[in-house]
Amino acid sequence: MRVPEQWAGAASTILSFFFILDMIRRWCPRELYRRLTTFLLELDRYFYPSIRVSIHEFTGSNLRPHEAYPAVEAYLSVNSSKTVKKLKAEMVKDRRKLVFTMDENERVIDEFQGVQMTWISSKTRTPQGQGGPGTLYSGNPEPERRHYRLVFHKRYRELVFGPYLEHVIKTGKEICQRNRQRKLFTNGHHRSSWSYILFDHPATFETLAMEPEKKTKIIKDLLTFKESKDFYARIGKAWKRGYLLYGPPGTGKSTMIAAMANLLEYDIYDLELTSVAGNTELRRLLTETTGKSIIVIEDIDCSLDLTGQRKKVAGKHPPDVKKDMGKSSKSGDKGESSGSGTGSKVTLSGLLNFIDGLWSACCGERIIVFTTNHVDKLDPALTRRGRMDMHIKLSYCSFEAFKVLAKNYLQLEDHPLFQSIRNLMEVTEITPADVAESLMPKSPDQDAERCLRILIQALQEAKEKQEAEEKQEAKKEVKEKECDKVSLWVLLRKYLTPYTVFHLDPAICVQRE
Ligand SMILES: Nc1ncnc2c1ncn2[C@@H]1O[C@H](COP(=O)(O)OP(=O)(O)OP(=O)(O)O)[C@@H](O)[C@H]1O
Ligand SMILES: [Mg+2]
Repeated sequence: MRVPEQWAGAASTILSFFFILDMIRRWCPRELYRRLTTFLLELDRYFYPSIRVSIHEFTGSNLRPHEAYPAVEAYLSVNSSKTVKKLKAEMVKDRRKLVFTMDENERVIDEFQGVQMTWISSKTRTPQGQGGPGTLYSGNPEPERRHYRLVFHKRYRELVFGPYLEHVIKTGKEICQRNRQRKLFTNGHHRSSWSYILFDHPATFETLAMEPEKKTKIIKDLLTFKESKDFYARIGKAWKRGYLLYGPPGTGKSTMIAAMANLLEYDIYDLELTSVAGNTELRRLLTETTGKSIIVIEDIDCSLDLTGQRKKVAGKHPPDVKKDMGKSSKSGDKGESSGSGTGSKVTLSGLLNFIDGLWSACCGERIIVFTTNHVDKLDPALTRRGRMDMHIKLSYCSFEAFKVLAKNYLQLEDHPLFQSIRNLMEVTEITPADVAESLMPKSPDQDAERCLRILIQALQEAKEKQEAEEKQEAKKEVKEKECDKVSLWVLLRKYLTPYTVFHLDPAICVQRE
């Protein structure tokens, strides 16, 4: 028989097969049809005894990234680079290392306890509308979703679902951790979801100007938190910790957040509260964050009119405060009081729930940091321990802090001019930002001594300014006291006779007249 005839024969057999199948489906009694299908499935299992497990990149109705996918990808990357022909290269670890993953429709064989497992990478086209607003990757224009399929013989079911997959995920996560490129997420520019850039800030606790004891205490606290998964589980508390950083502008609050992220190797979620439409959106943004991250709200006192909302309500109807707050947070955004003309409807209660409500425990190992220049303006509910566990004051530059900056900027551990700087610093308030600016060489030929002299000049100017302000303040105080005396005199004149007043204080009478 010739080849075209062979093809024609095969096509007619297939058509007949489908025709018979359709006839059976239509005319066969239901019970018989069910038994037949079961039999066919058994037959299929007998001839093809393999089990298939798919691990998709995204999961759930809102397409959250599947936690296992990157781990599997990382695990397979080790074998792929040895055997697979079509590979994808990706830069990782602060753009210093290339990692290879298998391209679509490639397969790799993995061996575990003498058993061979086959992994296949595939893609599926997404239905229209998926990946739209509301999903974490809504900015991703790719209409396809990737997945890995694991194929193995059914007799290894227990081995695979037990130790093998555990081994894959554990090893994969370790590789991910080693190759991790940290990210800085933001919800700014009125986006309803997070977008990110790679986080590449060089600040560390070593370069942070601060008293050494204070620094050590913060570092210990952070590292203890990182290692305390079991402890938090044991005491029944969500694995998260709040830090409140407060102090004047330019004292290193933002720099410290970068140093924290670098120390712990965490991502940063920089939450712009004024871009969040309401409590519901705030909660959604929270659930879209991942573990090993720092959620930052900078200048919390300026973000929204959250200061004292509780107090105001409490003043009106004290017993209903809690009820009102619960209502506004549970009923979504309806009836929420608006922020300070920002268009955002996030309320204080929404924010409190964000920090330590039930939703806040959604993925563990998270740090929440608030920064402010005016800690006294914040509602005590926001800053109480349990929400903001550690309050860190960042203040004007001390001599110890200056020494760190001198080492960073000028590679100087000591210098004859240090003593004058120390004396000036003891009586002058200058921010680390101002010190850093003075120590920054402005031209290639500007040496360390010149920088120190610029700093001394800046300190002297700051001192003079401070003294002038203090004098002004003292004058104001004297004036206020005089005004008080005059007010007293006016009162006395109103109620007492002029004769009595004369005897009380003639000096005041003269002044007043
Ligand atoms: N403690 C510090 N250690 C090292 N550098 C510092 C420190 N404080 C400030 N600087 C320097 O000053 C610059 C401004 O600091 P930073 O942005 O961290 O201040 P901030 O406290 O966040 O100010 P703001 O309240 O205005 O946001 C930084 O880029 C850094 O170079
Ligand atoms: Mg800042």
